[in-house]
Amino acid sequence: MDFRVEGVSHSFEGQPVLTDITCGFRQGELFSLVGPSGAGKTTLLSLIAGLLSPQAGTIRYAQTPDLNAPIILVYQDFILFPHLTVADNVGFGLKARKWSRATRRNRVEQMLRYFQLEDKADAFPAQLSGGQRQRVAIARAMVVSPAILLLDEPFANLDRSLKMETARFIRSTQREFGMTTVAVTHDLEEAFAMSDRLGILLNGRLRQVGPPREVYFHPQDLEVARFLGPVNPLTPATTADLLPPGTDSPSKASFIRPEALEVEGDANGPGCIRDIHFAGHYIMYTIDLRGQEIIVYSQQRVLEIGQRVRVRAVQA
Ligand SMILES: Nc1ncnc2c1ncn2[C@@H]1O[C@H](COP(=O)(O)OP(=O)(O)OP(=O)(O)O)[C@@H](O)[C@H]1O
Repeated sequence: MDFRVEGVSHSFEGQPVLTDITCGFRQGELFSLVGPSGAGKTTLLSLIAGLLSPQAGTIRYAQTPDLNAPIILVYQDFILFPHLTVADNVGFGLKARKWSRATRRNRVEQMLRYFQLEDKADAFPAQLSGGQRQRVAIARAMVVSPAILLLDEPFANLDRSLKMETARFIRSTQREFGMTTVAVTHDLEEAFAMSDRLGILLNGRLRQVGPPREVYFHPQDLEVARFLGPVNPLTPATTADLLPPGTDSPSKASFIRPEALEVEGDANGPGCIRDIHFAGHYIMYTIDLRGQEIIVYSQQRVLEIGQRVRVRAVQA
């Protein structure tokens, strides 16, 4: 269901943790809340879940959450019942809702199939891998068709490849089930890859909300830009070099991303390559452009340290 956080503020022991948060959350979207450690992400999730009451402001749900339209919060630790099998862990919420044994079994089987856990139905949590345990925890949350699903650090404790797999999995199940989902994550790459929208929380304030590409390429200020990835600040002098004549700065924040620039050798160019760093799928060039350091991510392999170059913004 959709819901709206309006003017919400919260403090712990007199210390403000969230200040005047206002944001609408849409039915069926996957919204990732990102921000540095201590920014207040978990606190906002706890407020949405109803575990905390806001000290100021309100949270308005399209309908009152109840047993049939619950808000489910899955913590990063994914605590499963160790003495219950996978099937019983997944079916736990249905038993609590007094579903009959037969309908429960059908629904659990369906979930296990969907989560590719059929062959683990009789296993106990200790016999599963970290990724499988995580899938059980998410299946256990989704089986009751939550109106709002809240995920706190769904990728914590997973290695890189499992993170990608889990992100794709969360995305496809969330779409399939049409569930409004809010995920808190430290992992920006995953958040960009799987979200409909991102909310950037810095120091307890929701600084920007928007689709991944929009917030990445058009952050509202340099602080948001820096949190989301490396940036080159634009000065009047470098703007003239980098952008076609007559163009305004590409963002309100007067900066440009390293991958939004391209570099080419030019004996009369205004730049000089100072450093080259091979980063696998791209090469990072550090360029002195009229005294200002500019970073460019490029696929070009032929440039050398000391070479004169020209740097330009890539047409988006
Ligand atoms: N129950 C509490 N009592 C006192 N202070 C708290 C409590 N819960 C959170 N805090 C403080 O509120 C601030 C925000 O915490 P929160 O857990 O919401 O941040 P976060 O963005 O989720 O951080 P992380 O990414 O590290 O989990 C922190 O300074 C934290 O120490």
